[in-house]
Amino acid sequence: MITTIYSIFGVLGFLLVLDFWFRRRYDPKEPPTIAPSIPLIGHLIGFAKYATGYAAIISVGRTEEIFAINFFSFRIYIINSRHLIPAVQKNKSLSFAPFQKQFADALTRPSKHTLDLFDTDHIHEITRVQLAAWTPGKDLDHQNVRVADTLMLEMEKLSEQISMQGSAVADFFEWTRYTNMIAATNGIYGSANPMRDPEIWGAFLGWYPNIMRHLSGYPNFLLKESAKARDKFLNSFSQYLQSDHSDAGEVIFARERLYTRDQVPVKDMASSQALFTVGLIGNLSPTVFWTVWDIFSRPQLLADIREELERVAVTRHNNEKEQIFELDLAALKSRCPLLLSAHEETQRTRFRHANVRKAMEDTVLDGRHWLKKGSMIIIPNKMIHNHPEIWGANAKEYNPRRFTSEKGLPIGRSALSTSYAFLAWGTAPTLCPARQFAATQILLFTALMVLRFEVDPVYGEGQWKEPKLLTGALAVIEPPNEKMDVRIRNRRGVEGLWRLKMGESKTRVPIASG
Ligand code: HEM
Repeated sequence: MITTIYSIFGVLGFLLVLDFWFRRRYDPKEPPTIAPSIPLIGHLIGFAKYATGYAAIISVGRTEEIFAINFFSFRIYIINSRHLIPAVQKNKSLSFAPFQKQFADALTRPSKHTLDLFDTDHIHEITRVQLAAWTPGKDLDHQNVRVADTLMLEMEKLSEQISMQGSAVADFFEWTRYTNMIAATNGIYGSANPMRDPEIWGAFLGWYPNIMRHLSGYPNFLLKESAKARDKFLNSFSQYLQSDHSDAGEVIFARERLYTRDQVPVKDMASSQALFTVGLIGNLSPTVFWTVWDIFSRPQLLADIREELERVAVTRHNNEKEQIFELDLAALKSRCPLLLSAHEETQRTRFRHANVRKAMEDTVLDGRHWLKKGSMIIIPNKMIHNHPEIWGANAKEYNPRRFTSEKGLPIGRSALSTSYAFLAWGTAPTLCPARQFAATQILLFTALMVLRFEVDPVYGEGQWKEPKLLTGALAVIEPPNEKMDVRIRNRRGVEGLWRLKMGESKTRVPIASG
């Protein structure tokens, strides 16, 4: 017993000495260093558990504008004042690009030639062509039509199943995640979409939960099964690229043209195209899920959104056989401010993402804070989304009308108190290029659920209880970490044929981040 106590103190003492030694190596000009609660490895444990969400946790109660933490000799600065955000955004020596390279390298092991392209203008060209392919217009419509067709089909299948059985019980998150995954990947990859194959979806799920481990240098022998699943998933995209995929979204072709010009091998090209699925699962699925959850768990809000949708976006016709309900996508995107506001409030209140940048050279931030070359800078967005000076005294509450004006119209970026108040789609210059594509899908899925179905919780003793969350996932919003069975029924009075009025539209979803 005594020996064990001596050993514990011995290890702690050793860690303390090492910790002190590493901290001595920092320049006094740098922001102050915050020591971990467990010497040397405390911050490491925090990041292992919460990923970049740890930055928000450790910032609570701190008054420094910016502070530093270190893992051995590696330095991370955490921005703890909203006033410093524009300085980080504008500073050209603080870059996101090295993380894209690191991400691609750790996850897909591309060739050296492909990796070297990350240090060239290639990476900016990719960003530019993606944005063009996802800007409202013909190319985006082409992708959105397939998303919409898939969603309509999945809803129809659900409705038919319910008609036969009276109701359907499903894990709400799993069902939402699958339905949105298959819709978005059909939209992007076209009819040859590899994700339609249940085996490939299974392989993806065998790899995806381990992504943070692959990224953080976890021992390879512990990740053998995961690596096998990843290879199967990525190989399916090599086959996809080498066979007919002529009805894919423009975003696939635009990237393919650049990869071909820059002589990227097919295997690397395929991996890069496949990685969209990670963004879809990590970002789109929890966002759309919580949007729907936040609405269904508030009966008055649910009724108000139904009223808005039926007044503005749905027309009813009768033919001899049945009622026909037509949902107008352009109206849904631009003339349903309560639906959009409720969704944005979900994003604001539940967002956990932190932006990361690397200091490409020694940098003086805002004329005051000296940052060392090679270190990482983290902006925990949660701090901004909860800030009372930006969002008022009720900043932490969910207020579904927060993003509407007094006249009940959507509020745009210019109506927010600062340009960086709402960070759900990122921070310029790295705003999500797919935001119009994803926002359209979220509004459509939510509208169809709200208009066509009743959903009641079976989990949580029949109450809409907040589930436990999965911390540390590669996701902008934490997904639930428990099974959440719900009973779904067809909504009375809306039985009939549902169809969508698409049209060609330049209509934008007026999202608050612009
Ligand atoms: C609700 C859904 C989504 C949210 C909330 C979201 C959010 C974000 C955020 C916050 C960033 C910036 C990352 C940073 O600066 O740290 C980003 C970047 C990006 N997103 Fe999304 N995203 C969503 C859906 C998607 C989808 C569906 C795709 C693709 C199919 C996608 C593709 C990308 C790409 C390629 C970037 C990198 C941009 C660049 O390199 O400049 N996103 N997204």
